[in-house]
Amino acid sequence: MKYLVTAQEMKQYDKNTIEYLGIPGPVLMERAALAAEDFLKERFDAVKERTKVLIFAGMGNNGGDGLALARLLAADGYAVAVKCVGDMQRATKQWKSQWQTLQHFPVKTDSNIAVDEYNVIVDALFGVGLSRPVEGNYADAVKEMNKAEGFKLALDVPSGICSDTGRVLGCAFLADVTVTFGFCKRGLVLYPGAEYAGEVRTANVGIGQESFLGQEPEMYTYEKGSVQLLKRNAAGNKGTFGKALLVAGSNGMAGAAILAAKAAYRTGAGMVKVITAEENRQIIQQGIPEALYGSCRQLTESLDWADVIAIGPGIGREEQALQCLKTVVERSRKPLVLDADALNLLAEENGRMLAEELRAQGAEGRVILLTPHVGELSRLLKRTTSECKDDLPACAKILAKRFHAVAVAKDARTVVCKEQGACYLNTTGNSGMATAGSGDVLTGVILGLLAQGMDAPEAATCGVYLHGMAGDLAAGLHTEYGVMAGDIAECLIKNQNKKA
Ligand SMILES: NC(=O)C1=CN([C@@H]2O[C@H](COP(=O)(O)OP(=O)(O)OC[C@H]3O[C@@H](n4cnc5c(N)ncnc54)[C@H](O)[C@@H]3O)[C@@H](O)[C@H]2O)[C@@H](O)CC1
Ligand SMILES: [K+]
Repeated sequence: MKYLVTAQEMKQYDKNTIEYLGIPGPVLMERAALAAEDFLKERFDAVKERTKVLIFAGMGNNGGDGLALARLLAADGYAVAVKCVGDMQRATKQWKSQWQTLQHFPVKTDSNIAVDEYNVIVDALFGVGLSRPVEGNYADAVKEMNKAEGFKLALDVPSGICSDTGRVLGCAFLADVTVTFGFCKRGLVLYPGAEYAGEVRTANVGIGQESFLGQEPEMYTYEKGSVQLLKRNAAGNKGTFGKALLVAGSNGMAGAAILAAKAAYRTGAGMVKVITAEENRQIIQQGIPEALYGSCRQLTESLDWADVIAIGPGIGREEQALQCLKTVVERSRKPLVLDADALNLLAEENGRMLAEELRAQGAEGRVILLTPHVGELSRLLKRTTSECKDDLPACAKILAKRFHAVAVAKDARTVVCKEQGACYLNTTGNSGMATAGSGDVLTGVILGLLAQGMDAPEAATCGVYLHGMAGDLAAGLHTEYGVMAGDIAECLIKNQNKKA
C-alpha cells in the first residue's frame, strides 16, 4: 500500500515531525535537497563537466529546498545558477537562512542569467504551499522554464499543479521527473497533474508513519504486484466459488452481458447466470455457453438461487429495465452491484422511490456497490460532469455516504470510497481502456470477486486494480489504440500475481 496525501495532510505531518518528534525543519530541508541531489547525480555525474543546472526558486520553503540543492551541487563541483522569483523581503525564515549560507558557495545568482545556457532546469517555485493561480512574474518564470531545452526536474510538486486535485492553477511546469518529499501527493497521480509530474520519485526525508500521530492519510493506492487474490480452496466445487447473478443486456445489447459474464468467470466465480431479454437467448448461449441463461420472467427465482447480484450493463432505460431493477431491489437483500443504466434509472424521476429504498437498505446493512463513470455520477449527484471530474474523490465520498455503499467512481484514475475510512485511488490501466464495454468487464470482475467471498470494499479495490492490470496487459498485446473490452476480459488474472 502506498499513501497519497493532500497538501494539508503533508503540512500536518511536517509540523508533527518538527514539533512532536523533535526533528528540526532545517534537517528536513537538508534531506529533501540531498534526495534531489542524489537523483541528479545518478543521472548526470557521468557528464558533470557538461552539466549546467539552473534552479528557479520561489520565496517559500520549496524555494528553500532549491537553494539548499544549489549549495550541495556547487560544493560537488557542478556549475549552478539560481534565479529568484518574488520579493525576498517576504521569504520564509528558512529561505533567508539558506540564502545567507549560499553566499559562501560559487553559485551564480545575479539577474542576467541566460536560460538557454543551462541543460538542467529545476523548478523550486512552489510546492504544497501553492494556494492560487500562478500569475505575473511567476507565470513568466514557468513559461521560461517550459520553453527551455534540457532535462526538467520538479521539487516536490511541479509549480502550478494543485497538490490535492492535480488541476493546473493558471499554468504549470512540465517536468520529466518529480522528486517528491515524504509522501506522494495526490495531485501527482491524478490527471492532469500526473502528466506534468512525469516520473515520480518519493524520497524519504525523515517524515514517516510515526508523524501521523493517529491521523492517517485519507487516500492510498496499490503498487504493482501488491494485490493478492483470495486463496483458492483446492477441494472446492463450483458452488464453493459462488453463484453470481447478472442482470444485463436489453434487446440488441447482448454484448454487455457476455463481457460481464466472461469477466466474472475469468475472475474465478463458480457459476454465472445471466438474466437478459428473451431476444438475446441464442447469442448469449453462443457467446458464453458456460453461463446459465434466464429470461426476465425467471428473475425472482434466480434471486433466491444467487449469492451475489449485479444489474445494469446494457439493460437500457425502458419500462422492463425499471421493473427488473425494482424486483432486484425489493425482492432481495443480497450483495448488489449497480452499474450503467441501473444507475441512470435511479437518477431519473421514475427511479426516485427505488433510490430511497436502496438508501434505506444500505443503512440497514445491505451490501451495495455503485460503479458510475463520471457522467452517471453527475446524474446521481445532480452536479455537472466537470464538477465531478475536478474532484472525483470528494464526489465518490458523497455518493458512498448517501447510499451507505461502496462507490467506484470510474475515470482515468478510478476512485473507490466507503462511507468511512480512506479512499483508494487506482493507478493501473491506460487510455486503451476508454473503450465501449470496458465498464461491463469491471462489473463482472467485481461480481466474480464478491461471489468468491471477498468483502465489498476489497472486491471493489482489488477489482479495479485487476481490471487496470488486465488493460495494461491487453495494451501490451494490441497497443493502447487497439484494446477492445473483450481483450481486457481475456487478459484478466494472467500473470497478475507476479511482481511488475
Ligand atoms: N515536510 C515538509 O512539508 C517539508 C517541506 N519542504 C518544502 O516546503 C514546501 C512547502 O513550503 P511552503 O509552505 O513555504 O510553501 P511553497 O514554497 O510551496 O509556497 C510558498 C508560498 O507562496 C505563496 N503562494 C502560493 N500560491 C501562490 C501563487 N500562485 N502566486 C504567488 N505566491 C503564491 C504562499 O504564500 C506560499 O506559502 C514543500 O513543498 C517542500 O518543497 C521541505 O523543505 C522538506 C520538508
Ligand atoms: K516545485
